[in-house]
Amino acid sequence: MPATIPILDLGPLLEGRPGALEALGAELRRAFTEVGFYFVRNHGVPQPLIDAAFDAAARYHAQPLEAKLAMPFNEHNQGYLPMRGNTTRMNAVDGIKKPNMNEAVFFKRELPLDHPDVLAGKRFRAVNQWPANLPGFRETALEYAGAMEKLGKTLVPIYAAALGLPHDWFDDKFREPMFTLRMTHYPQQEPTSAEDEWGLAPHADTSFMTILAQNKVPGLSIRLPDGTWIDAPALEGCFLVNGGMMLRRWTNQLFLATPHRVTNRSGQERYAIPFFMDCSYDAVMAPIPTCVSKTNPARFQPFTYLDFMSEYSGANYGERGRSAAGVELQGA
Ligand SMILES: O=C(O)CCC(=O)C(=O)O
Ligand SMILES: [Fe+2]
Repeated sequence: MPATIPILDLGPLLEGRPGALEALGAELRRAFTEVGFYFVRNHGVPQPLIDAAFDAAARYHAQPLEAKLAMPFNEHNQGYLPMRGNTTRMNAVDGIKKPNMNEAVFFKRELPLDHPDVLAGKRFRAVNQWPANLPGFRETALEYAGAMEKLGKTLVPIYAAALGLPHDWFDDKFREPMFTLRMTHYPQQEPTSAEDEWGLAPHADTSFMTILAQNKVPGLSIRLPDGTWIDAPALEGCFLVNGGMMLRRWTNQLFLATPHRVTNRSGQERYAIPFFMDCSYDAVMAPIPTCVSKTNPARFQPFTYLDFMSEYSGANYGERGRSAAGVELQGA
């Protein structure tokens, strides 16, 4: 159903054609008020780098379990979350009871050990954990994250255009975006497994923007505002982009944070690499002026990434003691 999810062609923008940003802005506004997802094509990210990232994800998850558990998921949302290690609770779309059938590893921006935020122990500003015996893995992951960050920064002015803001309106808020690179492995689920056993249960992301590399193995579906679920098709050469709860809140609920879910009954192993991007650590998200009116007054107090993520993962974190394994972390 490729017609349902709009496709934005970045070619004219990357070539610097006049009017490209306004045209894309109008398309993005429609995408985020009607669907909550869009594809980007002609995005400029080389296919060999995307292939290398998928290869790295498969190599990571093929390691012995002990090697993966040696870099345990921590309070900064970095590290390895084992299979069935989490249940979608905080942003569950329906009552979700079964743990997710995936394993995932999470990385954030690479910070040096002597970075002031690391030394100060700021939450979500810690050093990454890397696998000890996977030559080239770290380099590939960082190169891919760098390409995603560049693409994300290219997309941000389109959001400004879509919202009727000056094109540089977001620039100072995205000077050093927060991001999380997630490499997920969805094992094959038995065709006979329970219908409510999900690879990843229905959820909305937390992020401002999620850029998902196109998967060769299908399994993702999204819930349109009218309640119908449609498959997100694999479009060659495209990324699939969606918005999460922070985008929705910042836009005073103008833009959608569309629920989506994954199931893998394809008979093959499935890997996915979402890149969740947010504004800088210290940027304040106050209701965007063009999204507030007499009929739609501001619906929330200004907040930061830390405020949102602490509120989001804090409750379950406390419940489960030192383990964060009970928290589902889309957009972490
Ligand atoms: O696996 C996918 O295609 C999507 C993954 C996803 O929604 C997430 O990690 O938040
Ligand atoms: Fe998601």
